[in-house]
Amino acid sequence: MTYLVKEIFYTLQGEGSHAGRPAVFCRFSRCNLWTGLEKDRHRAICQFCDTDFVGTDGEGGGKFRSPDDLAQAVENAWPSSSTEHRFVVCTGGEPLLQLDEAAIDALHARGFEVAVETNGTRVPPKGIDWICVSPKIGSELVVTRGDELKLVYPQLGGDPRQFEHLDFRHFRLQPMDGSDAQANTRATVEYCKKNPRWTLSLQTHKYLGIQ
Ligand SMILES: C[S@@+](CC[C@H](N)C(=O)[O-])C[C@H]1O[C@@H](n2cnc3c(N)ncnc32)[C@H](O)[C@@H]1O
Ligand SMILES: Nc1nc2[nH]cc(C(=O)O)c2c(=O)[nH]1
Ligand code: SF4
Ligand SMILES: [Mg+2]
Repeated sequence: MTYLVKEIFYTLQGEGSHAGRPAVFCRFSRCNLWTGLEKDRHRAICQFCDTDFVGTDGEGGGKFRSPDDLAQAVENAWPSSSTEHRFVVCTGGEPLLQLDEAAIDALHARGFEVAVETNGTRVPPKGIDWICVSPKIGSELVVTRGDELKLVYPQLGGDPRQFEHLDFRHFRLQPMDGSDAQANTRATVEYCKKNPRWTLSLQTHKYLGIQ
């Protein structure tokens, strides 16, 4: 198995329950809901994506020919002095197109807790320590349990109530970034205040100006 990875970098988790936690981000190339090319955005299933996941040319990116090569690259991005609290967030693109049990085992062997950010359209491999599902309206959600459900809000046809019966520990709403970001943030705050089952997830890295 060769893993195609856009970029690997060390930062703070910006979103959700682990916001503020130091983490290596492993951004896998490719997604099943958009090609990643601007010319295709208007006809993609997921049209609001804020991420470049095309190719393997980002910082620390590349083609990793084995699970151990991938885990070594993740370890290289972690500060060398520290073997504790190691945390990797596998994202993308859609990480579950590539992340398999062998890669998770190799990351565990190097002491990493493994989190995943997924659109929930692919069955996850065994062994993931933290799974955050972010459903996309117009796609089929197959991951109906996990640690965190993080819905980008608002989405056309995306009434949050349709997800409340699912088996997640945390339900979060994240304002959709883009041209209406300010209005979306206000609407998200209002929704959480009226529906306290839902709590706000901000993309704090964008406010901080970090990666
Ligand atoms: C780029 S996605 C990659 C992981 C996976 N494909 C997914 O969609 O969950 C990472 C996170 O960013 C969120 N996201 C993407 N575009 C966004 C936007 N314009 N505003 C707010 N959140 C966004 C996604 O919903 C997801 O929670
Ligand atoms: N700092 C930081 N936190 C994040 N949380 C989820 C991200 C993602 O793109 O999946 C992300 C990201 O790109 N940067
Ligand atoms: S599913 Fe995730 S990576 Fe794919 S286009 Fe949507 S937000 Fe971007
Ligand atoms: Mg991001």
